[in-house]
Amino acid sequence: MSSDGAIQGPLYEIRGALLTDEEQILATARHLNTVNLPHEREGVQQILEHSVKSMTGEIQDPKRRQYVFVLVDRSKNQIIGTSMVFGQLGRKDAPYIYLDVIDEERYSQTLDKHFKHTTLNIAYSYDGPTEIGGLVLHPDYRRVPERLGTFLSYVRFLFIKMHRSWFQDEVLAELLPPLEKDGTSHLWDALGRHFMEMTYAEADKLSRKNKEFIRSLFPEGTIYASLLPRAAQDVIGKVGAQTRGVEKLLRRIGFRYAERVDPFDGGPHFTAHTDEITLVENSHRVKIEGLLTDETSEAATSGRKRAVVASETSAPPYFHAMLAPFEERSKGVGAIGASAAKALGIAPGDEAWILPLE
Ligand SMILES: CC(C)(COP(=O)(O)OP(=O)(O)OC[C@H]1O[C@@H](n2cnc3c(N)ncnc32)[C@H](O)[C@@H]1OP(=O)(O)O)[C@@H](O)C(=O)NCCC(=O)NCCSC(=O)CCC(=O)O
Repeated sequence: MSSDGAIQGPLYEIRGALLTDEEQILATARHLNTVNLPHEREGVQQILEHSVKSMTGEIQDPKRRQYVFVLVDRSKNQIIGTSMVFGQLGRKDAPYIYLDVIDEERYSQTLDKHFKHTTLNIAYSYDGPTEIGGLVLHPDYRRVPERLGTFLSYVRFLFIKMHRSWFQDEVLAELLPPLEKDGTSHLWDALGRHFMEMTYAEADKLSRKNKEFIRSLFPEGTIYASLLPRAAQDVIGKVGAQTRGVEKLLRRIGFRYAERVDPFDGGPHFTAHTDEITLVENSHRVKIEGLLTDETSEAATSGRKRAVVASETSAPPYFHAMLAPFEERSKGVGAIGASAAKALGIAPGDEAWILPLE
């Protein structure tokens, strides 16, 4: 802060989450409440402990690490969003579980009848992909000109590139399907509920800690979706209204629907090969040879791009990123906005990680 109380540098910052963020992250989780980011104090505490131990390297196996990033409105010192990366989803002690969605065609020559059925088969992976998840922005900050949802989502691909060897060759995102206002899942009511005798919320909560009951109780073999009520069929592989922006962002950078869905609610799984994700390809180290003024006049900004600029520290919060003007002057050499550079502790002559944005 300056002496008049105004903040120095960009208004928004993404940093590694800290244990002291518990209260604010709990308030943010109210707007998501998923397996990855539950609206529940104990769950948030565990997630934060895990993230800090991952950032410090106290958890030695990169596959077991999970990182939480928080977006901060620096003028209020308030957390307004989160996003996460999980080193690996699906290990021997906790498989990645999904339903394979396969179209099956049947035809009878005798009757000249042709049917296309959707079939579901439960599947388990014990050596699964890296997962991105827990993406949520406070409703007051959605669809603002700074495109904060994009910033929060995309910063993870810069982080993955910075530490490429820690991550798998495939990245997975589990998207949320349409749910009723009270949280009811039509697929759960038509399918899972009959085999587990619990509510969707109870099953979801239990699956955070323990996946054994799914393997033991969920039906094996082919399930014909045609046998389910229409409302249940209609949510299989569909993206819910509030998650459409995520789908758009992911498709744009190379993710595709993997014909796999969540066994409880039918939410679609999107995947991409890590090195083919455009943002992973485009993130790179740049030697900073100059600083740009933060003027916004057209003359000052022509030829400039916006970029996510990141720096890391051995002290908390370990990782910082900001949006800043960026000019690449020659390969691997460029200039970034002066105020962001100052706030990130980057000086001319230093190297910084950059993800140029369109
Ligand atoms: C997903 C976000 C964070 C996106 O935030 P914003 O909309 O502010 O982001 P943005 O940068 O302004 O916009 C990104 C692009 O998405 C478009 N867009 C945004 N909302 C949309 C909607 N409802 N329907 C259609 N398009 C939409 C914008 O126009 C923009 O497109 P252009 O670029 O073309 O202009 C937010 O909507 C949110 O918090 N949603 C509720 C929580 C949620 O469903 N989270 C995902 C859970 S699933 C999960 O976490 C796994 C996936 C993951 O981690 O990435």
